[in-house]
Amino acid sequence: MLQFMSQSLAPTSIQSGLQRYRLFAWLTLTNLLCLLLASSLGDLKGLAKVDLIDLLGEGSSLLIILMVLTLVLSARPSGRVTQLIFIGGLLLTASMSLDVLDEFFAYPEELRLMSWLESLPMPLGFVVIGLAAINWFRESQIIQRQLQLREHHLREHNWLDPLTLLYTRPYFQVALQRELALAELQRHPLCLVELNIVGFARLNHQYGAARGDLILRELADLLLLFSRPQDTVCRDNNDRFMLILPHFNTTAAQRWLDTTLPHLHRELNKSLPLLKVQLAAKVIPQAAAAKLSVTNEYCHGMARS
Ligand SMILES: Nc1nc2c(ncn2[C@@H]2O[C@H](COP(=O)(O)OP(=O)(O)OP(=O)(O)O)[C@@H](O)[C@H]2O)c(=O)[nH]1
Repeated sequence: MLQFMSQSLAPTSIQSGLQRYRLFAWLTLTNLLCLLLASSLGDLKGLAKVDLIDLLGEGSSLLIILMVLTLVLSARPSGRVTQLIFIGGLLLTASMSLDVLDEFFAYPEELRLMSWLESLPMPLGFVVIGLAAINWFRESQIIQRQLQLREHHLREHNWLDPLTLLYTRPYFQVALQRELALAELQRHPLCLVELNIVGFARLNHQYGAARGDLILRELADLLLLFSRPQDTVCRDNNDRFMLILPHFNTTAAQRWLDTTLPHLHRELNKSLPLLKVQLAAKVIPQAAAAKLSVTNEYCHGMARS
């Protein structure tokens, strides 16, 4: 479960950054459009005509809704529910922004457009947010069920490595069989990547087991960071890690490895200078992965290059 959580956390923080940026851009654009519309279709009222109580009520409601939207959308991963909240929020904001602006601008009596624009987006926004709430409720029920299932599995089996919090070899075996079956059913490719630390025994001996543990933990975190949410990252044995990469054929997996390996080296040696950690890695094609799963050769260490 911890791996599941950390796998979803790394991309989420990037996503929420992008989401916040996108939200700010859209909110600014919506409010600017409202201002442009109000100023081009209406006449500026004198300050004396501004109803301060109305302005206070409408202005603070707009600010509160903006704050709530920013908080909710920053905390959520991207997806259908987030998109609905986003659209509903924009509609509410447009209505409320025009409501605030009509304290400053007077529109001609015959112009119905502004009153429609003020009134219509609001109920529409509430409907969309209502839909988001229904989907959110369903989503949280599914997540709850998934978490209970995972917790049950993790309590039942020895599937988590206590040092790195990655999945262990027994889980790797189960996951590999499942992923191979899925790949066959959905006719998509799959590859494995095997990765180990060169001369780990020497590093352990030279710098001590505590430093060795630190290298393993750092590497595990980096592998989670550089893998996709659908990948399975396991610590197979000692200093050997296995990754199951669905939807990657050998070329794609090799390309991923070629770009990721320099990053892993750089990040590892940045956080653990002096140790000069070197990694060795290779791609295991689908056919060989299937053999590993069927014959269980891997469990006996025969898959080593
Ligand atoms: N610090 C630490 N060391 C471990 C742990 N588990 C295994 N080891 C050590 O990892 C080392 C693995 O040795 P080898 O399999 O020979 O690996 P290596 O030295 O990298 O050899 P090559 O893979 O051939 O480069 C052994 O010295 C183990 O004691 C662990 O959890 N923490």
